Amino acid sequence: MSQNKTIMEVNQELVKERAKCNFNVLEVTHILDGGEKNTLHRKKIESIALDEGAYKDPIPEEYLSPKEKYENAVRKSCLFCKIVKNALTEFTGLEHFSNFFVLRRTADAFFKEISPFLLHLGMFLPTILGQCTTEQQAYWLPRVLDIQIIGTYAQTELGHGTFIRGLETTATYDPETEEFVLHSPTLTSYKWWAGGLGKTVNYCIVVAQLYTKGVCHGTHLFIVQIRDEETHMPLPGIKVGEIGAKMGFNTADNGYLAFDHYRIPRQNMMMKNAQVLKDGTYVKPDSHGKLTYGTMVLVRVILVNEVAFNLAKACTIATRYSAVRRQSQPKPNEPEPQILDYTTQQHKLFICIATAHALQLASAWLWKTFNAVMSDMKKGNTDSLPELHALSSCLKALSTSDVTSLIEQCRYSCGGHGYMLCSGLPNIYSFVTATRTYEGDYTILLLQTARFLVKAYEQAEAGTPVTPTVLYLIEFVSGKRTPWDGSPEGIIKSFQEIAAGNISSCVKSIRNRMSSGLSFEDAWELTTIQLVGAAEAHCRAVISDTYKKEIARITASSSTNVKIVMEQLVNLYLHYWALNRTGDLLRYSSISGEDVANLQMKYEELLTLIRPNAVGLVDAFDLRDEILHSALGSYDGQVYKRLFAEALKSPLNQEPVNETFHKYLKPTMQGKL
Ligand SMILES: CCCCCCCC/C=C\CCCCCCCCCCCCCC(=O)SCCNC(=O)CCNC(=O)[C@H](O)C(C)(C)COP(=O)(O)OP(=O)(O)OC[C@H]1O[C@@H](n2cnc3c(N)ncnc32)[C@H](O)[C@@H]1OP(=O)(O)O
Ligand SMILES: Cc1cc2nc3c(=O)[nH]c(=O)nc-3n(C[C@H](O)[C@H](O)[C@H](O)COP(=O)(O)OP(=O)(O)OC[C@H]3O[C@@H](n4cnc5c(N)ncnc54)[C@H](O)[C@@H]3O)c2cc1C
Repeated sequence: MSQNKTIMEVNQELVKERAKCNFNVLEVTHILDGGEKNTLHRKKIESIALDEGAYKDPIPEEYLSPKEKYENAVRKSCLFCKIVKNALTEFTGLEHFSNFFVLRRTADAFFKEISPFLLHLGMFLPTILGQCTTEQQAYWLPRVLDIQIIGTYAQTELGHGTFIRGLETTATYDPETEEFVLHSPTLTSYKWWAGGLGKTVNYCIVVAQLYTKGVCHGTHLFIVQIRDEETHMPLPGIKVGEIGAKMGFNTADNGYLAFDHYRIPRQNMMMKNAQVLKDGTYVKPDSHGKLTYGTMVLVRVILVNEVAFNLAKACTIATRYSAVRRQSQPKPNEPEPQILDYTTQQHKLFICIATAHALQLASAWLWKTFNAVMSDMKKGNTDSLPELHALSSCLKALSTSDVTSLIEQCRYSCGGHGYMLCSGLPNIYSFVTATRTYEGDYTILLLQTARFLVKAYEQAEAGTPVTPTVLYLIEFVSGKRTPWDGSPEGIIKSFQEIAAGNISSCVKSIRNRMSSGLSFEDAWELTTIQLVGAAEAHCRAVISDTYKKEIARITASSSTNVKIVMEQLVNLYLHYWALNRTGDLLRYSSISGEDVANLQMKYEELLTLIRPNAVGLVDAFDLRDEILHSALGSYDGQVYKRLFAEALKSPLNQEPVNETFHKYLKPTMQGKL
């Protein structure tokens, strides 16, 4: 493996673990990267960006003041852009966006928290690609890709994030001057949260209610210059600043923005879908009404990959540490075991490895689906958009939620040392927990998927065709049930039955409530706990099915031992979730109490089978130490030496006696304070 320039010799515990591993680690790396070519490309970019050590901080980021942290992050963002500039110019279409994943991964070596340029690449650029006409792209893209301007995406307001139709910022067209007048009528209409808005960006995409000829046409997107390109001063009519300290993202200068009758040219409305003509005539999009929400769909797709990557980091750290750490003495006169040998520790960690694989493959599949839908839409066909919206919504919701819990589980599995910032785990956690909220809150997105599922159920009942991911509903409404057999295929089938059963219960509840006199909205509202459960069950079935099928497809030509370990992980994922949902299985499938006991036995066997390959499996994520930022997770496993080296960096250790001794402690102890 092209691991890191280790300055320390590799810990013998990890040497032994690596010798035990019975599969070809590089083969698994290729699977996770989507092929050998991608691995080579990734490694090349990582080398360009990291080999010279430019990412290194003179003082550890965590000991800087908030202002210094931000300034250091801007410095490094500019440096990063300079180093990877060639790679950046490749983003000339959404189809090239998978390269983003490589850059994003490399950028982690530079930032323990986040780059203030994140939204430039993560939302400003894709919105220009997805929402601008060809002429608009020709004007904006070169400036964006060359970092001549830096932008962000300002949608959320102080008063509204989820409910986009409730946004209050207005963009009123003035045909006299052919300009839009942007205005923030209330405090709650202030734009709030956009990354990089506080101090970094000079442009942003603003989502505002469009008024022309006295009529409101709903939210539309506008490119707005907010700071002077030369002096960086906010332009007249713009009020902009940073929103303050947060749980994480502290190097991202999330900001607020308000407009006082601020004018922008007509051409700055993003006009790929809807247009305002010079005389103020509004031209409606002739296809789907929600096309302006396109960037959110793209970013939801990206986020599935994003959290899979972060989980890979967390479980690399926790698994390597667990191989090095020894604790307790279950058998008298025997050495303390590696904590990785405890079954409960394997239970905490191996599901993280399996989930990272499942989500990585599900995200690659979703990415393909996204591109297929985009290609249909280019031809004017938006038929598959509702399914894409439903899929990207539930996959974003479930993956961010699962990964948030599993990263915390990785921290628990590292005991006290996991609580140290230098373990890397707190930063990973505070970054990932935000993904559950931004780009559509967990509950909200699952309720979007539930809308789609309820409609699909009604279509299945009526005998009209349904889309591919909900085909299982047809069998369910026909009354056909598959007896429980405990095979991987059987478990997936039962997950589909759980999903169908849950959707059916929701439909019944809504109908019952409506027949007792409630409106559809009230009946829906009272059923939302069940609806969220149904969407979650559907998504679990989709992930499980995709994971199993993709592994079978990809490993068809793999070596035997790679195939075996990959299948073990798929089975572990399926057994873990089946055991987690025994209530649903008992309710909706033909499983018996004895079958549940067998599932448990099989699950425990899988843990034992995977155990010798655990370190090999996390090595296969091929995460350079520079990207991990972890004293517990480095390739050499020199956990204690690294923890001590980190402790010595604390500013409090730079002097034998702190001045507080003379100011407070001594007078207190001597009763003189
Ligand atoms: C330059 C180099 C620097 C390099 C530095 C790199 C550093 C890299 C380091 C790390 C990288 C990390 C990578 C991270 C990934 C990318 C980065 C992104 C960072 C993002 C930060 C966060 C940004 C934001 O949060 S932006 C704000 C997002 N806001 C939301 O998501 C709001 C959620 N709300 C909604 O989506 C909607 O309002 C709603 C869906 C809840 C409801 O909308 P509505 O009221 O208008 O609709 P209805 O409920 O009435 O539904 C009507 C109808 O429409 C359908 N619908 C709804 N939405 C969509 C859609 N999007 N597409 C299609 N259809 C949709 C809905 O289903 C209904 O259909 P029916 O048929 O049922 O009527
Ligand atoms: C780190 C971070 C970065 C961000 N970056 C950006 C950015 O760059 N640009 C940008 O525009 N925005 C950004 N956001 C904002 C983000 O998109 C919103 O916070 C998010 O969409 C949730 O909206 P909200 O904050 O209004 O929550 P709310 O909608 O107020 O949600 C609060 C609670 O109410 C519940 N709730 C709300 N409506 C309903 C309903 N109809 N049914 C049931 N429950 C409901 C939610 O489930 C949630 O539990 C960022 C947020 C964070 C945390």
